Amino acid sequence: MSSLTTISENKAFGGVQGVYSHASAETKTDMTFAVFVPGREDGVKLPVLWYLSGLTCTHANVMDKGEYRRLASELGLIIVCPDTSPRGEGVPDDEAYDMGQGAGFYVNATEEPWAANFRMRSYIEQELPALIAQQFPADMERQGIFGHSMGGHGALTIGLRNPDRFKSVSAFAPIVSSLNCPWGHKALGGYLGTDQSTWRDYDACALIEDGARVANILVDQGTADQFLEEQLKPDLLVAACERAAIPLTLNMREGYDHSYFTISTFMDDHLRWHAERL
Ligand SMILES: N[C@@H](CCC(=O)N[C@@H](CS)C(=O)NCC(=O)O)C(=O)O
Repeated sequence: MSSLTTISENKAFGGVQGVYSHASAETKTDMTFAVFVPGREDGVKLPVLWYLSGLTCTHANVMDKGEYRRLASELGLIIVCPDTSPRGEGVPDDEAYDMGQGAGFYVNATEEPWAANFRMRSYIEQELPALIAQQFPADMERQGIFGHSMGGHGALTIGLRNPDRFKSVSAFAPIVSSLNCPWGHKALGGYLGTDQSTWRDYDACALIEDGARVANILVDQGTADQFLEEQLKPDLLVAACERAAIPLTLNMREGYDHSYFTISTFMDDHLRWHAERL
């Protein structure tokens, strides 16, 4: 187990917003992540809510703009915000914003040049949870997961693949089917190769079609989101959930776009959704 370097810790709403880094065995890079721990009595362990971010993001976007701390503090939720990919010199990248650094898509890549470092699935599912359990007052029996856009895709697919671990799943403007959008085709084609059967583990709708189940799902989606029609396609998730009898609450939010202005507006609803289930 790697040790933790503290980059910063600031008191906020009676808790501590921290930023930490560690040497990841999965990505073979240093990885940075943010953790908010609400104020609590000594010895008390709190439920953990994972927030996965979207394309171009680091741990910092939601920490700076997500406005989660006041209510997370009130509800007693630890919020963990990982980075979206390995980074740094020697880590492969792509000139475009939707592949490579900042665009890990929460997969374990099998193709070159990505396979050595781009192991975000194992990083989020195994390595970072073990570190969080060891280093923070986290009750790992009570975990939920949510995220935005590519991170919404991460939250849905990781939640669907691990229903015993994540008791609650929600998303803001998620990519719901990587098999059915240009972002997905580019990223999964690059990371996993052209055999699309290997993509199904990384497609929320395909996972549901193949039998994955969660108790219920909450999605908030802005109607003025510039990626709605071409990339996000929430109707595909509606259809998949209907066929599988998974209760889906899809809130179409009139006039809201893809930005953190939208996420921060509906953050409280999501925190409450998770707190009720954890
Ligand atoms: N850079 C891209 C957009 C990327 C984008 O919208 N990223 C979203 C996630 S998919 C985000 O959260 N960006 C960072 C931010 O708003 O702080 C573009 O110009 O089209």
